[in-house]
Amino acid sequence: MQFSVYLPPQAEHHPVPAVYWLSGLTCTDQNFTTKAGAQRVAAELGIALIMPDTSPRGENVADDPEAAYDFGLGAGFYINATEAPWQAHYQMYDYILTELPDLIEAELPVDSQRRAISGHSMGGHGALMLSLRHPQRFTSVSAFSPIVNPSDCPWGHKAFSGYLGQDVAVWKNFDSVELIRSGATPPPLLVDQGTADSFLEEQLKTDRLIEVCQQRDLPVEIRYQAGYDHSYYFIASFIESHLRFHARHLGLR
Ligand SMILES: N[C@@H](CCC(=O)N[C@@H](CS)C(=O)NCC(=O)O)C(=O)O
Repeated sequence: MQFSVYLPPQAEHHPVPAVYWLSGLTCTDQNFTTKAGAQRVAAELGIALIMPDTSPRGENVADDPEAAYDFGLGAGFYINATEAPWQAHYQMYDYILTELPDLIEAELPVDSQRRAISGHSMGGHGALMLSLRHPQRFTSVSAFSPIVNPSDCPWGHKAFSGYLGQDVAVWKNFDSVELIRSGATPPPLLVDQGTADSFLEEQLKTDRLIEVCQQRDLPVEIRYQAGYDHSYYFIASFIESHLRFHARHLGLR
């Protein structure tokens, strides 16, 4: 597995906290690294940025027979597959939650007690879902344009049925809206969603997250940003505000 790390100057003197960034469909570790422009603020705040890939890669790793962009390579959905042939390598949940942090924290000056998580689209789903299932592991969570209800949208339906099988009750364990509905409580949470995002209505369904958080009276911040689309231009426009949000909860500012 390939991943990218940005270490701020402060890491030369002491271990620094980290924000894990989970990317969306078709991405590698490079999209956020090269397009988001997050390093300037991470340097100011003293935050390490950890950018994993979006699926396993390499020889003998299964891909969609038609190489579809929304399943298989580049589309691991941050879950552990249970169905053949995917389960042999598609174990992204364990990779993000423990395997990668264990490696990072053993090899680099990164604080094992202070982690935050963020992501975009499929990666927004990953960040929200992992933080809801393991709120003690993340001081805060944020997302851009997340897939909030994957068990009830075409991208999620395809991925979950392929990786997890047909039992919808199993899917709900990895679905942020369903997790909140069942009583899971996230760490401090910030979401930005563009109103001109072409995937909003069919795939992302942000209103469902707002509704379920309101029903639970959860103190979350979910912002619609007028006129913004699904692209990295949107992420570049608001990443500073997300990093400052995480910095507050990481005890930096
Ligand atoms: N290729 C797909 C969309 C894929 C897509 O928008 N991917 C987003 C994440 S869901 C992304 O970050 N793409 C890479 C980039 O913009 O750098 C399509 O044409 O419908």
